[in-house]
Amino acid sequence: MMIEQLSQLTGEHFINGKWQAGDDQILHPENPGLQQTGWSGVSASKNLVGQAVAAARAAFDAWAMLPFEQREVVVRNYAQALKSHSDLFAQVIHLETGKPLWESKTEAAAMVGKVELSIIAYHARTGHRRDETGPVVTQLSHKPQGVLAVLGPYNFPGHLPNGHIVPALLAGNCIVFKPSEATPATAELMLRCWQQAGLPSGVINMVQGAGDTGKALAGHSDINGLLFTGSSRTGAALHQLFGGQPEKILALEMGGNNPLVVEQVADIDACVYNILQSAFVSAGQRCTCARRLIMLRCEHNQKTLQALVEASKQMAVGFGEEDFYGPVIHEAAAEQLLTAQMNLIDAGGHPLLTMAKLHEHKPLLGPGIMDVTNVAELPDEEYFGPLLQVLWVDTLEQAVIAANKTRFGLSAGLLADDVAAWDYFSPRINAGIVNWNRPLTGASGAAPFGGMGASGNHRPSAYYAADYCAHPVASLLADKVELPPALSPGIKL
Ligand SMILES: NC(=O)c1ccc[n+]([C@@H]2O[C@H](COP(=O)([O-])OP(=O)(O)OC[C@H]3O[C@@H](n4cnc5c(N)ncnc54)[C@H](O)[C@@H]3O)[C@@H](O)[C@H]2O)c1
Ligand SMILES: O=CCC[C@H](NC(=O)CCC(=O)O)C(=O)O
Repeated sequence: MMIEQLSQLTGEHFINGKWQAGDDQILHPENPGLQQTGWSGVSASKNLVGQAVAAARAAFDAWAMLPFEQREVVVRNYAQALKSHSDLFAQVIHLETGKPLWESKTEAAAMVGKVELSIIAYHARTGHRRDETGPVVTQLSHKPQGVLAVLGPYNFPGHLPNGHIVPALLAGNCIVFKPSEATPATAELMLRCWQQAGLPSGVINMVQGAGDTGKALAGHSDINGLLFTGSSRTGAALHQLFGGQPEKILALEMGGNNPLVVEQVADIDACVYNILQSAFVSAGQRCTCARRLIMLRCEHNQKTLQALVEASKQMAVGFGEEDFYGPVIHEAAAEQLLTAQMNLIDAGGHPLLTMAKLHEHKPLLGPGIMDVTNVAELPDEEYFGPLLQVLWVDTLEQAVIAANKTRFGLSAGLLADDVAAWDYFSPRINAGIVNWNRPLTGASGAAPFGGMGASGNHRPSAYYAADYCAHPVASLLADKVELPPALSPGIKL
C-alpha cells in the first residue's frame, strides 16, 4: 500500500512483495531535529535476512530475462511514484537526518533524476553492441551479477542507496537493501514507491536493522555481491569479509579526509562562499566535504581566512527553513566531534572558531575552524561534521604534498585565479574528484563518483555504477560451422 503521510509508516520489512514484522531487536532511531518521524520497528534476524535473500534469488531468473525495455518501464514508474511523493520524501529526510527542508528537497529531486541518468549510463557503459565490419562478427553483451546486497549510509538516506539500486535493477539484478539504522523511514517510503511502480515480488527486498543485520546480509553465502556506501572502517571490515571470494562483486564508496587548497583568489567573498559550501553544507556530513583547508601564506589569504571566520560566525545554523545547516545525526556523533576538537587542541591546534554545542538536548553544533599548522602528528581521520582544519604552507608544491598526505583519496580542490596553478595541481593530486574553483561538494551524477586509497576500491558509482551492476560477455559469432581457409599445423582432416 502506498502511503500519503508519515503516520502510515509501519516499521516493517519488505520481503517477497509483502510487508512483515521484524523478529530481533527493537529499533527506535534518534531523530536529531525538533520533530520526530514516529517510525519504530524491530530489526531483521539472520533468519529473516535469509528469507529476503531467498526471495531475491527466486525472482532473479524471470527479472534478468525480461527485455531491458520492460525493466525500464517499471523503473520509470518508480520515478513517477517518487515524483508524486517528493514532498513526503523531503519531509522524512529532513526529520531523519536533520538536514534543512530546502536541502532535503534537493535530495528528493536527485532521486528522481537518477532514473534518467542511469538509463543513459546503462546504454553508454554496458548494454549490447554488435560489430559486423570485420571478418568475424563480434558481439558484446552484459549480464546482471545476480542477487546484490545494498548497504546505505545515513547522510543521504534516499539518494545514495538509490544510486546503487536503480542501475542494479535496470541491469537485471535482484536486491536486498539494508538502510542505515538511523534512517529507516526514508527506506520504507522508497520501497513503497517500488511497490507502487509494479516491480514483481522478490525483485527488491528490504530488511531494517543495524550492523548485525548488515553483517548477516553481507556474509550470506547466496549473494553475488555487495554495493556499500558508508565509512571507511565498515568498508574495510566488509573487504576482509569478502576476502577469498573473487566470484563476488564488491563496490565500496567510503569517506575522505579531503583537502581544499587556496592559492589566491582576488574575490574574497566568492572564495569564502566556496569554502563554506565545501566544509559546512549538511553540517559537514558529506563524504566530499573539505576537511583540510590548505592555504598559501600571504597577506591576502590572511584576509580571506579572517573573512571565512567572520562569515562562519554569521552563518545561520539551526532547525529552520532559513538555516544553512542543521544538527548532526545523533548525540554520540556530536560528542565524538567535540572530543576530536579537544584532541586537536591538546596536540597543538589553535581554534579560530570553536565548534560548540548550540542546543542542550539536540546534536546541533556551530561551525569550528582550527589552525592545525603546528600539530606535529596530524591524525589522518575523517571528522564527519562541521570542523574544518587549516594548514598554512609557503608554496603550491608544499600545498600539493600536504594535500596528498592522506590514506584517503575521495575529493580535492583548488581555489585559484591563475590557470597555471591548476595546471600544476591537477595532474599531481591523488583523488577521484578534483575540482577547480568549485566547491568540493555537489558532485555531478552524470560523471563517475568514487575515490582512491581508503575511500574506495576502484569501483566508482554514479554514472559508472552501471559497470559494477553488470559483467561483460564477449562473443565471436558465425551462423554455421565452417573449416577455416588453412588448418592449424599438425591437424589433418
Ligand atoms: N563515498 C561515498 O559515496 C559516500 C557517500 C556517503 C557517505 N559516505 C561515508 O559514510 C559515512 C557515514 O555513513 P554511516 O555512518 O552511515 O556509515 P557506516 O559505515 O557506519 O554505516 C553504513 C552502513 O553499514 C552498516 N554497517 C555498519 N557496520 C556494519 C558491519 N560491520 N557489517 C555490515 N554492515 C554494517 C550500517 O548499518 C549502515 O547501513 C562517512 O564516512 C561518509 O564519508 C561515503
Ligand atoms: O556524502 C557523499 C555524497 C556527496 C555528494 N555526491 C553525490 O551526490 C554523487 C553523485 C551521485 O551519486 O549522483 C556530493 O558531492 O555532494
